[in-house]
Amino acid sequence: MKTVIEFQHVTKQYQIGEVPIKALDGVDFSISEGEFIVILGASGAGKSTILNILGGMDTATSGQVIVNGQDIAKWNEKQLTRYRAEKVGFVFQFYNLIPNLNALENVEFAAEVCKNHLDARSVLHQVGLANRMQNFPSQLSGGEQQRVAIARAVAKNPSLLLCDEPTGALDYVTGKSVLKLLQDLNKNTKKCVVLVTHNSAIAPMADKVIKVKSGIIESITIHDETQSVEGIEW
Ligand SMILES: Nc1ncnc2c1ncn2[C@@H]1O[C@H](COP(=O)(O)OP(=O)(O)OP(=O)(O)O)[C@@H](O)[C@H]1O
Repeated sequence: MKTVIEFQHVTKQYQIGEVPIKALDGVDFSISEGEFIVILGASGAGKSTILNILGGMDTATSGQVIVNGQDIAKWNEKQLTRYRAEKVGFVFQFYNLIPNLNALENVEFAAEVCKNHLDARSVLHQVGLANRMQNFPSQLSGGEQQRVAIARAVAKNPSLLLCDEPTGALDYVTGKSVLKLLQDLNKNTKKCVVLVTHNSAIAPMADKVIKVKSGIIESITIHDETQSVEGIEW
């Protein structure tokens, strides 16, 4: 399968006063078209740093970040802004919905700026919220708000969906249904999903599991067959 993303010897160093912090210390991995990737690691391992660099929200200190043949590590702020707006969908632990817009308006508002955006109503339908479009975030449960946040990311029609601990604020059953939604979206749309988590139990749902430890890659595991999240218990 075609490689769409490559991290080559990526380092990230933060400077806190006199003290340098090496968040990433030479990270190499690749992502192929349509893959579901899980990035695993303990707190502080460097997972979010990888995701932020991948999403153009942060830049590497050195190394190459090749996305569809282009090294985004060399891009200026304007190029990165366009990349973030059009090519990447983000889902975070907290939903960050706009409180005075209803579910439909939250999705439309984010999608409208993107050239090839999808119809907000059909995407909300797809995430199981056909009957809740007129509700404001305060009228929705945590799981439903996360579904709106996923719809908002998907409606941009990005080539890459980046999810940072998307179930971190949800209970077990609701979290599982959100993971199932992400797994189904990946299967049905063939878009790459990269999911950061510290929950190693969900590794079998991924095509590729990247384990990070203290800023380096500890292991990369490829699954020829993935497991449906419904069949995984933790
Ligand atoms: N903006 C920043 N300034 C300084 N240090 C940072 C910054 N962002 C991250 N770090 C440091 O880089 C290291 C990796 O952080 P990162 O957030 O990528 O870890 P993580 O694996 O996502 O952890 P968690 O699961 O707790 O979110 C940590 O030591 C962290 O303190």
